[in-house]
Amino acid sequence: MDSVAQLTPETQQRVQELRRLLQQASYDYYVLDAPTIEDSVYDQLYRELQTIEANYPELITPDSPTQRVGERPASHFTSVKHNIPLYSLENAFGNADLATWEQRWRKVAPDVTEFEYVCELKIDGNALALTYENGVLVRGATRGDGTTGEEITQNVRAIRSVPLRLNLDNPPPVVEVRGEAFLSLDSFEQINRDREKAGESLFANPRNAAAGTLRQLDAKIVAQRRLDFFAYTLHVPGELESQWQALELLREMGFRVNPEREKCADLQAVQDYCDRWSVDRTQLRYMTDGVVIKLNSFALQTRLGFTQKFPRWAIALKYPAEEAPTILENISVN
Ligand SMILES: NC(=O)c1cnc(OC2CCCC2)nc1N
Repeated sequence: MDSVAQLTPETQQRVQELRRLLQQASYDYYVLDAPTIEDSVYDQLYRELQTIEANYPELITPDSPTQRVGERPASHFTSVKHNIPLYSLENAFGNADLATWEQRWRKVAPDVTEFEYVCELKIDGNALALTYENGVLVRGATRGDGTTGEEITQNVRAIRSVPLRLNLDNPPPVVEVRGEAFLSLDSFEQINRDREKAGESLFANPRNAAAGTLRQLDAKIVAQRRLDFFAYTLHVPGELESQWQALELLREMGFRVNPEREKCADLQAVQDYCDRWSVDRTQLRYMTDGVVIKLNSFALQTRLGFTQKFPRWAIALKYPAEEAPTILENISVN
């Protein structure tokens, strides 16, 4: 289609500059939680980019900030097979279960004397599988049964803390990322206030509200509800050596990675971490339902492998469920 005016190099340069400015501002705001420009400035730059792209549609790229929210609602979701399955976690309900787990994996690798754990808060949301090709987000899918999920790419693109392009100079052909889509307590409260005003039923908790949002056929509704995302698994070709390194690389790529993660030298340190966060989590602005404990070394993870159902190298310490309503009760709904 002929554009109204001839596309000049200056216009092309301005588009690149606008994209860079808007992507950096969005990263600072949604991933670092540290805004760097005023909303009014962001909106002005965004409108300028929209105008140029409207005049020169050939300039539009899938990772342009203007392409986050699809215009047309989807009619349905298709099923997709995950390139790499999403594993379930064995549950532990106390220190005795953790000690049993350690004894079990050490029986499989009795010669291993040097090891360390990584503890990650267990975000109480919905697991997502993200696929990036040459650094660009090409697919987002729900966990489903771990092997097959629903393709919800349009909705995942509307999660502003999910990068549309990885912050890598030479991105590999395929990168698989797993993480948890969740709603902050503030977003959850706002959604229920809006629903109450509209006379709609309220969501029982942030996890249900996030699940309901991810199943929306209209990505514009997803964008309004401010879903968030913590990444916790990275599959990338090459020599990643540990979970800790994977989390650092996920951060460099542009993802939010939960800041409360810690390396633990032994099970005592793991138990201390779990005890501390069973109390401190009530002060967080997002719901957690436990701690995920992983052996840090990927070589050891590979060696330990999986039982019929679970990885041998990870376990979830679950906090007693009844505490969740207490935390929600702390929220002022009015
Ligand atoms: N909800 C979470 O925060 C969470 C879930 N899962 C995992 O790890 C997967 C990958 C290896 C076994 C399960 N880590 C987490 N932090």
